[in-house]
Amino acid sequence: METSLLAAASVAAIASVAAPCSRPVSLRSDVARAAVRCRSAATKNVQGSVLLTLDDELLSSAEVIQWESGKSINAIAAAQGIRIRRRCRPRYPSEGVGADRAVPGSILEQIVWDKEVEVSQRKAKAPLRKVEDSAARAPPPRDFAAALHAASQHNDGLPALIAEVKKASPTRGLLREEFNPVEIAHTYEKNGAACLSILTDEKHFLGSFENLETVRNSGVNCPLLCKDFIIDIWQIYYARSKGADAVLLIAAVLPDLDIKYMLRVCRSLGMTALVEVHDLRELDRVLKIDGVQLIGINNRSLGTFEVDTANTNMLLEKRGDIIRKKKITVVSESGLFTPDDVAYVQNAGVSAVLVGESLLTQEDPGQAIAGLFGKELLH
Ligand SMILES: O=C(O)c1ccccc1NCC(=O)[C@H](O)[C@H](O)COP(=O)(O)O
Repeated sequence: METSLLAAASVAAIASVAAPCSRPVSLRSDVARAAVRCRSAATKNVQGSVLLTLDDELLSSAEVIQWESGKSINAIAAAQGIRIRRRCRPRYPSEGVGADRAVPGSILEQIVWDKEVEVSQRKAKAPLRKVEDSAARAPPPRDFAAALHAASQHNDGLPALIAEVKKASPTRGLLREEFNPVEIAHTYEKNGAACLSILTDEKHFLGSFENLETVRNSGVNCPLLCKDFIIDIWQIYYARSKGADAVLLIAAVLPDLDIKYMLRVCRSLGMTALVEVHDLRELDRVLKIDGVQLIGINNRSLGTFEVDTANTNMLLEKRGDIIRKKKITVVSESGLFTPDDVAYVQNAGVSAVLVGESLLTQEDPGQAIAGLFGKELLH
C-alpha cells in the first residue's frame, strides 16, 4: 500500500490521540427507547433537543433489544462485517484492553479515530441544539438526487458527473498545488457537472467546511455533497448549516442501525444521503435498508487503496436487478480517468460517476471533464 506524507504524518499523530471520548453508549439506548416510545411525535434526545418527527417506527423492538443487549457497538458492527473499530465508544470487558487497540488496522480506521476526536471537540464548542438551530436557518437544500437524474437524462446519453473538490488524499498526497475551491467549483459547473463533492476533512484531505461554505455562497447553483466521514448525526446538522445538500454515509464505517437513523435525519432536513459500499456484503446490507435513494460503489478499497473499476461491474452484475427494482440510482466512484472507464461503468448500469483525481491533477479541470467523457457535457 502506498503511504503518502499525509498518512505518515497521521500515523505519528495517532499515537498521541486523546483517550477515548466519554460519549456513553447508553445515550444511544436512551435515544433508541425514546424513538420507539415516540413513534409518531417529535422525538427528544437526552439533550432535550428535537431530533426528528418520526413518520414511522425508527427502530424495531428487536433493534432496541440489540442496543440494550449489552453487546458493544463494535461487536454489533463486527457481526455485520465492519472491520473499523470505534475507539471513543466505551470498551466492554469482552473487548479486552490489548495493545492492538492502539494501532489502526487501516487508513480508514485511522481516519475514523481521528474523526471521533475531531467531532468530539467540535461538539464541545457547538452542541447539537445550537447546530440544529443553524441548520434550520440555512437556505433550503437543493435536490441532489434530482440534479443527477436530470443530468443523466440530458447528458447526451452520458452519466451525470459529481465533480470532486479535493486538495489532497491519503493515497496520492497533494493533488493540486494551486487550489482555489471556488474557482474549481465554478469551472466544474460551467463544464457540465451536475453536482459537486466538497472534501471537508482537514487532516487527511486538506479540506474544510470553510471551503464548503464559500463554494455555496459563491453563486454555484448545483447541489453540494459534504464529502466527509460521518460517524455522528451532529455532523449531518453541521453540514446542513454550512450549505450541504447531501452527505456520504459509508457502510464500511456505519452499522445498519446508524445508517437507518442517519437516513431519517437526512430526510428530516431535506437532504440526500449517498450511501457508499465497496463489496457485496456491504451492498446487501444497504439493500435491506428502506429509504436508500443513492448508492455509491467505491472502486477504491478504503482498506488497501486498491482501485478497480471492475468492482462496479461485479456488484451490478450480481445485484443490478434488485437495484433497478428498487429504483435506486447508482454512482461509480474513484479511479475514473478515460472515456473508456466511463463507458465501462455506464454499461455496467450506473447513471452517475464521482470523479476527483483525474480532473484535479490537470491544469484546466474544465477541459479535463471533456477529456474524461470524450466530449463536452451539455449544461
Ligand atoms: O482518495 C483516497 O486516497 C481515499 C483514501 C481513503 C478513504 C477515502 C479516499 N478517497 C475518497 C474517495 O472516495 C475519492 O475521493 C472519490 O471517490 C474520488 O476518487 P478519485 O476520482 O480516484 O479521486
